[in-house]
Amino acid sequence: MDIQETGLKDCVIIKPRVFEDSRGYFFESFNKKTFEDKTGLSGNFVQDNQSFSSYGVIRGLHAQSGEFAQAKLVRVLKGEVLDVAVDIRPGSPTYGKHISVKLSAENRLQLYVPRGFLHGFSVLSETAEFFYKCDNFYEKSAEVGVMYNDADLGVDWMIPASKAAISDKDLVLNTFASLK
Ligand SMILES: Cc1cn([C@H]2C[C@H](O)[C@@H](COP(=O)(O)OP(=O)(O)O[C@H]3O[C@@H](C)C(=O)[C@@H](O)[C@H]3O)O2)c(=O)[nH]c1=O
Repeated sequence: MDIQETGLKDCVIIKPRVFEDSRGYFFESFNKKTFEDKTGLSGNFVQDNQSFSSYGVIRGLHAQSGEFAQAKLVRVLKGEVLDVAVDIRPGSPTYGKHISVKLSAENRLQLYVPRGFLHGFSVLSETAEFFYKCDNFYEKSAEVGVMYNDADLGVDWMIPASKAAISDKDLVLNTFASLK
């Protein structure tokens, strides 16, 4: 697998090595030893999540706080999304900065979203199945979030406003400024 830096420390793009033959393809979608050796990060994932969404859905921006913080290794099983990670680690030189990367079933890219980041994605294809590993369990009481369209963050979700589909929960998230 190849590792590509994003400019945000510890937030990396992973390109798996794919073996193709007459039957189709094979790749290791996660190998703890290879992951840890190549990235220098911990691969102690304890929960897998999967979601299905239609075009225009924007999920995020989400995180869990304190001892419940989660790192996520995210990828797309079907379709294409624009995946977004925002550094909200106190004292980080890139605090408030975000990266976005297109993840698809076709490019098979994965994004490692470190603990202390907000995470979200928008669906660019007709539908998308999204899969991610988490290194800490879901804890409802620790959920925190920032509005997807926060002006200070300035994320371009590549979805026209008239087509954006947001959950009721995500329409009442905080501003980025209120996190400080
Ligand atoms: C995230 C999560 C949700 N749930 C439940 C709570 C709720 O009833 C239902 C749907 O939850 P949500 O609306 O929060 O799902 P969703 O908006 O897809 O939330 C996810 O968004 C992406 C961007 C992330 O980064 C994830 O960490 C997570 O926050 O599933 C769990 O049981 N376990 C979980 O780990």
